[in-house]
Amino acid sequence: MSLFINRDYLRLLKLFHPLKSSRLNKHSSALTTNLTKKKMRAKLEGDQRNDTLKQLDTSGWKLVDDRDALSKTFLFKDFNQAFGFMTRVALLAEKLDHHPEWFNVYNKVQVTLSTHDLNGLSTYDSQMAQFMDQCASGTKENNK
Ligand SMILES: C[C@H](O)[C@H](O)[C@H]1CNC2=NC(N)=NC(=O)C2=N1
Repeated sequence: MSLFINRDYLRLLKLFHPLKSSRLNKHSSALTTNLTKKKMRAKLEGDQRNDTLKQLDTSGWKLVDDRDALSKTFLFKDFNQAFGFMTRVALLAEKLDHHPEWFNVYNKVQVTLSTHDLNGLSTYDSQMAQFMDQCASGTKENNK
């Protein structure tokens, strides 16, 4: 038991020792990247907002009734296609630290996009919406 604790303790020391591990550096550089990214995220306002919403409306993104958010329902051939779509989107969501609200049943994915921190729509939501359209465009049911 005590051998186990010692080994664990050593492993932890190794993991977080600044000179022996690049993990802390990686962590801090991820934080810096996040901060930089946060700066590139801007609330959609004025002409930029109108133009963006007009463009997204043509591919089926609609403002929701009760809050400042966009939604769209994607239909796929089957669950495999739907989940593949969600997986690709999830990778971008993690990269941007910007996550969709979504609901999946079999071949259907209902998406709502909004920027919670800003209580409204931001450039990240339009970026995410465009990316989702691209991801879904190769599939039979969403081939706009
Ligand atoms: C702490 C974390 O960075 C924030 O909560 C992120 C996570 N993902 C997010 N996703 C969305 N859609 N909006 C946000 O404001 C948001 N903020």
